[in-house]
Amino acid sequence: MMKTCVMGASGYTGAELIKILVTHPTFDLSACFVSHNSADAHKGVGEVHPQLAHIQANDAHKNALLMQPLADEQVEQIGHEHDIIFMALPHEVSHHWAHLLRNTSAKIFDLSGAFRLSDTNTFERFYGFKHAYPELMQQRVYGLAEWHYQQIQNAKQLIAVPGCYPTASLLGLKPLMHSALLDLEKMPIINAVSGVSGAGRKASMTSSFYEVSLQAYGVLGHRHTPEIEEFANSDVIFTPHLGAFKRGILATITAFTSEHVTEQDIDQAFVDAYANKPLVRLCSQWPKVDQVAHTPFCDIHWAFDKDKRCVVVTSAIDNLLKGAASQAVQCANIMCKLDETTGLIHA
Ligand SMILES: NC(=O)C1=CN([C@@H]2O[C@H](COP(=O)(O)OP(=O)(O)OC[C@H]3O[C@@H](n4cnc5c(N)ncnc54)[C@H](OP(=O)(O)O)[C@@H]3O)[C@@H](O)[C@H]2O)C=CC1
Ligand SMILES: CC(=O)N[C@@H](CCC(=O)OP(=O)(O)O)C(=O)O
Repeated sequence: MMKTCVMGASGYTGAELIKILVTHPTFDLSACFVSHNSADAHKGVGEVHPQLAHIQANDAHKNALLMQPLADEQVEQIGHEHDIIFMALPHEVSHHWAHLLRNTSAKIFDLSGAFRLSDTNTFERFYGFKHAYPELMQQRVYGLAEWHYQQIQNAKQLIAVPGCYPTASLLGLKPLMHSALLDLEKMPIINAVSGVSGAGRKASMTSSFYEVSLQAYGVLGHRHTPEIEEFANSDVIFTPHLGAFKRGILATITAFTSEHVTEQDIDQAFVDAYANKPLVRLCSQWPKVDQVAHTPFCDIHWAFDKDKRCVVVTSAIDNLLKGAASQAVQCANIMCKLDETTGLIHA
């Protein structure tokens, strides 16, 4: 068993991590942490996340399911005491705590955006604070599990788990890029709709029940644009939307193919990319968010108009799972040489 903890355990992705880890056969959840002045400090997991109230700590880990406050000074020690750390924290906190953990042997899975973008100038422009740890950025591996399997296996310590929109967008776009089927004179266009849990647990006016409808936001300036562009190797036009539902992302990608590309080429690109990837399902019809909500899967379907040389792909994920917590555990499974679906699929 590998001693495992969750930092940011009172948040939405923290709850999903806890739910996965309590039944994981190899990762032994031994502690849940919140900020040192958290309103949830010292509460039990069932009090903070009532849907997890049935989960009981075993005798060996009496405090495993209590929200323990954690301050900067204790972080390195926690790193020495754990094999695996999931950080479900705000970007600034992950940025600092990953640095505090750098001399420990813990494997770190960061769900925030702190280590996703290689270019620290781009990072600063989109995240609004300076990146102080370029050396950590250099050794981190971007955890798009289906595409970076080898790099994740060989990672030194830190995995930057992709954002939710980039996961849905890249899984839909990369097969076409990888098979060199696109005419990149015309930028791929990605329109994506997310449920409100994408904004996290902290209440805000924009995610309030009465306010949410269906609306574009972050137009031509969302921080996931440079992330998608870096890992797709292409400029894109990305427009996120907030929808009036709890969980899930549906990304619709419109792209243009090179001359002479056939429907068979496109089908083959998706089959080649995902034939041995159990958490991506190629569907025979357009996926709905509800079919992936509460699951670790990405469901994909596409159509091609040969005359217009236009391909439309839709990709659906649960933002809290494949877009965050389950992809983090998938990366941890890969890095620990386990089957990548360990603890994620229950018949
Ligand atoms: N929601 C989503 O769909 C996705 C989120 N992400 C990323 O994952 C991370 C977590 O997201 P999410 O779970 O939604 O966020 P939440 O807002 O729901 O939870 C944030 C967690 O971080 C803790 N926290 C806040 N401030 C501090 C601090 N100063 N020190 C230590 N802990 C702190 C909070 O604990 P407390 O306030 O109790 O101290 C809480 O447990 C974020 O970086 C987010 O961008 C990535 C992909 C998808
Ligand atoms: C609906 C909503 O608000 N979604 C979030 C993205 C959540 C996500 O993927 O998070 P990070 O990249 O921050 O890790 C947003 O647009 O900021």
